[in-house]
Amino acid sequence: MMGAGKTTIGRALARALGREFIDLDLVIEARCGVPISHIFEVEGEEGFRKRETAMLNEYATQNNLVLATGGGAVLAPENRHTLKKHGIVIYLRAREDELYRRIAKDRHRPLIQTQNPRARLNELLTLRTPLYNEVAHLTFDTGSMPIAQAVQSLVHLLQTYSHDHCSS
Ligand SMILES: Nc1ncnc2c1ncn2[C@@H]1O[C@H](COP(=O)(O)OP(=O)(O)OP(=O)(O)O)[C@@H](O)[C@H]1O
Ligand SMILES: O=C(O)C1=C[C@@H](O)[C@@H](O)[C@H](O)C1
Ligand SMILES: [Mg+2]
Repeated sequence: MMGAGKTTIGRALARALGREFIDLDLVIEARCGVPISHIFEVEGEEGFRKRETAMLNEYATQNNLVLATGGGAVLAPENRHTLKKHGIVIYLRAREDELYRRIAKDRHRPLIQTQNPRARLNELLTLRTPLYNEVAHLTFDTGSMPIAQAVQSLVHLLQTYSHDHCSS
């Protein structure tokens, strides 16, 4: 979900694993040359989602990446299938009040630029939580732990998962 730490923790996790980090939101902004909020203004959410799916398809099959998606990438069944098929998907979970505290003042998240962002966040979480659960191979509660500690735990979680599920 927005504010769960995909960009922050994802980048630090990639560094710890010695892998390249790709953040789909940043890739879309770099390719389009405008912020995501601008894409929402011009093309609506639908236009943004098409770009998101195209970028996910481009990067999901690459090896040795830590890939951070946007918070809404799970909405399309096609994307959920792609993520599950090609990756080890980590659902970074945080409580609603913690998410709100992190993102409330950020004007770069178009979906919460409403009269009542807290209610909007609640709506989005209600809709998406089952989808995050559906697509996740692993779930990790970020709580309020420092980023470095979260990364250490995730490295351990991934090692255990790979040992149990991956043949090579
Ligand atoms: N575990 C954490 N503890 C405290 N603050 C955090 C934690 N994870 C992220 N943050 C802070 O919360 C804010 C949002 O984090 P970040 O941008 O990484 O979220 P995101 O999941 O990438 O969101 P989006 O879907 O909007 O891209 C940042 O200011 C970041 O520093
Ligand atoms: O949760 C969402 O739907 C979004 C989250 C961000 O990462 C961006 O992908 C965009 O602002 C939409
Ligand atoms: Mg992000």
